[in-house]
Amino acid sequence: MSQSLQFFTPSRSPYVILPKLPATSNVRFPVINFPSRKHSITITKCLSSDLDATSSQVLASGNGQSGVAGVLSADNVAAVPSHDSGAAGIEVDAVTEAELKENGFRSTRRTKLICTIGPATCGFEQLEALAVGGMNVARINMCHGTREWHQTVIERVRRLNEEKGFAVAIMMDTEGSEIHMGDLGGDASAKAEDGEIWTFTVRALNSPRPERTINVNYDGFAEDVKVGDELLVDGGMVRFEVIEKIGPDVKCRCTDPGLLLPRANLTFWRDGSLVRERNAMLPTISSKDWLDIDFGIAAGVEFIAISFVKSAEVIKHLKSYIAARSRGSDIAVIAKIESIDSLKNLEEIIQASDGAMVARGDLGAQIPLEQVPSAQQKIVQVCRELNKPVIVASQLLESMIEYPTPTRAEVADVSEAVRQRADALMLSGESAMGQFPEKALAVLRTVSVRIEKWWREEKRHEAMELPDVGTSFSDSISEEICNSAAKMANNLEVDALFVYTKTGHMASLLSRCRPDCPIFAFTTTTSVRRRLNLQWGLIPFRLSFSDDMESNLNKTFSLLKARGMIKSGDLVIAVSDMLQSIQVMNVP
Ligand SMILES: Nc1ncnc2c1ncn2[C@@H]1O[C@H](COP(=O)(O)OP(=O)(O)OP(=O)(O)O)[C@@H](O)[C@H]1O
Ligand SMILES: CC(=O)C(=O)O
Ligand SMILES: [K+]
Ligand SMILES: [Mg+2]
Repeated sequence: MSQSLQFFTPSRSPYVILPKLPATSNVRFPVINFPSRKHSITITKCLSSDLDATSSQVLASGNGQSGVAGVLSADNVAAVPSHDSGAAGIEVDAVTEAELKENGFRSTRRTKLICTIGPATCGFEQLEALAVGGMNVARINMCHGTREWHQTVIERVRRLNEEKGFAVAIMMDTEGSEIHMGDLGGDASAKAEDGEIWTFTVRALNSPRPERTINVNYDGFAEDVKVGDELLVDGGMVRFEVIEKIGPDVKCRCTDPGLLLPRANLTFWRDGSLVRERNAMLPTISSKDWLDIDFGIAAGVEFIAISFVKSAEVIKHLKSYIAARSRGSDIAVIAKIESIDSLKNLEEIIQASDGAMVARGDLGAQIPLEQVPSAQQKIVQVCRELNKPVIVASQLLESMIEYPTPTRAEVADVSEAVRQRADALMLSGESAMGQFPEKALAVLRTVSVRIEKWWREEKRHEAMELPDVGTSFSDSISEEICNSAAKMANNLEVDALFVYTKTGHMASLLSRCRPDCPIFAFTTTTSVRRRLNLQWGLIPFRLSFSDDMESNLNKTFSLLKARGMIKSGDLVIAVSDMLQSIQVMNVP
């Protein structure tokens, strides 16, 4: 049994476990995380070079503080069995760990899953059920609810991560300033019947809301529409024809009846095409969005998704804003592709972003529906080429808002997104306000796993030409290493790829290759680990490691073996961004 050492504070609460510390002089103490999630602090430096020294100081930082954590001496260094060190030295998603143990490496899910949190899923138990069901990222949509409500959701997800060992990341999605209806004065929906006359107005409405009257958020609305225009709610779920304008009020006749939902998107069409002149004047990030972004930065969300992106400039602006505001923390900016302008500037926008979302809901309201599938295919491909994670969103399982099983067409749509090897699939109304959020998530999970396995076994993936993305020589080396390692992994049919990466970049380069085996991504910080949770095929672990690959590997093997996640004989390929090399080995 390998020995590890446990360090006690004077109160004798176990502070840190230093695995496999050889009892010789000139010991270099591994930097390792404290086991207790409640007092998560990191040993940053150990001033001892000699274990026999009677008083060696240990410097640690955590919880916003740093300083001397304690003194190593013969009294407070104790030997503990290695399985304890396993529990302490590495952090991995509890659900993934269970999946790995149950199904083995090869059948773990590669496609990541995002759930929009809403009234149906904001409770702690409901969030936990989603995390257990495989939610990798929780999305909060700033179109709805108050900041207090969103804050509560974020806190609950964080608590879940801390207490139950999940790594659920948070994605904040901005409202954007496109034209939409008001919130219906608290009503869940309103029914518009064929031929009824409704009033759309920019006036603030008293409550209760006057019958057949809808507030519109955009002041120029009455000026911009013309009699004869067609008004589409949510891209055509309900249609009206403009019949009269009276000051701020616009009278419309319902031509396609249906349910109006709070804050539904509005577009107007003239002579068969979308009227976009005015939209072009609206800022992508409204003043309310900026306040929401400040809120997101303060709350430490991992992703900010920007609605109705029109150009790369807005993304660059936001990224420099975030960099100035949140020193050190690294919030990823996701461009939502949901407008004609974003399609026109697709490459530039994606290049400037940290990822993209195919936001098919609004996209389908701006381009003909039959063009949405090819747009999706194109966006997924560009993201892959540029090495940016891509999310396919909206109406994947729309019928499951009301019914416990999906339609065959929905299953086919989900499997097409999986076949395209998108990084992530997203639930919207299905999880936010549907009747079967967990069932919907289970459908995404089982369809993903099944389709991934099928396509992998049938070797049905057409090889994709991956252009070089590296801008420096060192980046190019990393890229070549990852491309080669992924190819070797497929040819040698290895059990797993290991990547040791501080920034996560090497992990994303491996993910981009979509190898047949899963990728164990070891990273030193919680925030990088959560961010990697969006990317295809990555199983992110948090682990302290050094520049010495030999010792990193030995440590990882013993920690993972202790947890039953790998076994002797498993074939592994390891790469790292500290030492640019590829190692192939059997787990000892
Ligand atoms: N925080 C929330 N509070 C209340 N309802 C919510 C919330 N989040 C989502 N919903 C409900 O879920 C439905 C669908 O979710 P979501 O808003 O994510 O879809 P979407 O309209 O496609 O997104 P977007 O507005 O970004 O285009 C909404 O119409 C709303 O009824
Ligand atoms: C998700 C989103 O914003 C859309 O589909 O429109
Ligand atoms: K939104
Ligand atoms: Mg949208």
